[in-house]
Amino acid sequence: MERKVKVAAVSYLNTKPLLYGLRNHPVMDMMELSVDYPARIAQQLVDDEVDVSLVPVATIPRLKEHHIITDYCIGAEGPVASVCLFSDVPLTQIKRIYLDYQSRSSVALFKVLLREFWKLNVELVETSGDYEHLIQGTDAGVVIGDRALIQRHRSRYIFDLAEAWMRLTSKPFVFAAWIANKELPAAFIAAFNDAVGIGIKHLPEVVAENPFEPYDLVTYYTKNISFPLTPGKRQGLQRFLEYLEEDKSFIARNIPQ
Ligand SMILES: C=C(O[C@@H]1C=C(C(=O)O)C=C[C@H]1O)C(=O)O
Repeated sequence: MERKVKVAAVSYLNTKPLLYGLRNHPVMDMMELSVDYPARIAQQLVDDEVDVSLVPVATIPRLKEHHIITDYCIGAEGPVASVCLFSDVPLTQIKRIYLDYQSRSSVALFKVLLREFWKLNVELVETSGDYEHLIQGTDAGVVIGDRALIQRHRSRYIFDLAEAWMRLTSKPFVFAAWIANKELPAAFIAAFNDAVGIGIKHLPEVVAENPFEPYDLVTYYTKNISFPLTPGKRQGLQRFLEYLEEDKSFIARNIPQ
């Protein structure tokens, strides 16, 4: 490839360890990096505005071609802490649920869990801007990322989606993975894989660089988010894609084209 590889990453704290090693790494000479929230970078990859994204895995069915190019992901093997249903009332008293406009994977996961695990009949409401203030009384909300870590201090009931997924399937969950929408040079892939792995071995430095009061980032990076894309996580991902496949109308209904 003559031109630089365009790479888009998630702008949340959960991605900082994956970006840490890119700085001062030779791979930076081969690429351009941009960051945004997950739903935006998903659209950029579908529209071919970028070549690689840390893309929500729920976007895979919308890509003509996809290649998972690294050994790292945003995953969880237990409670993830930052992808939750937040509520003032117990599950059975919830009437309406606001869905996070920044998310693709977690909203799709939530719909799977509503159907297969919680079996609730509630009104779902799409959002397009700030909505956390609407989470009160019998109105609940799915919130992801840094905003979820803040919302943990505001809501009485917290239902962790990764934990629920593990109860349903006994498999880990993958929220996002580094995915290319075309073949990329092997030299770039090798260098990029090396660079994104560096931060996982330097978590204390990553935490020191990102002061954050609402939640302990050491816990977040070591006990909640799980970065290695293991065979177990690939199985969990496969299982999730099968659930999405079962609900064929999922894409048409839930993802604006
Ligand atoms: C665990 C998280 O994973 C994220 C959830 C995503 C989604 O719901 O589409 C996409 C990317 C990840 O950053 C989180 O943001 O809290």
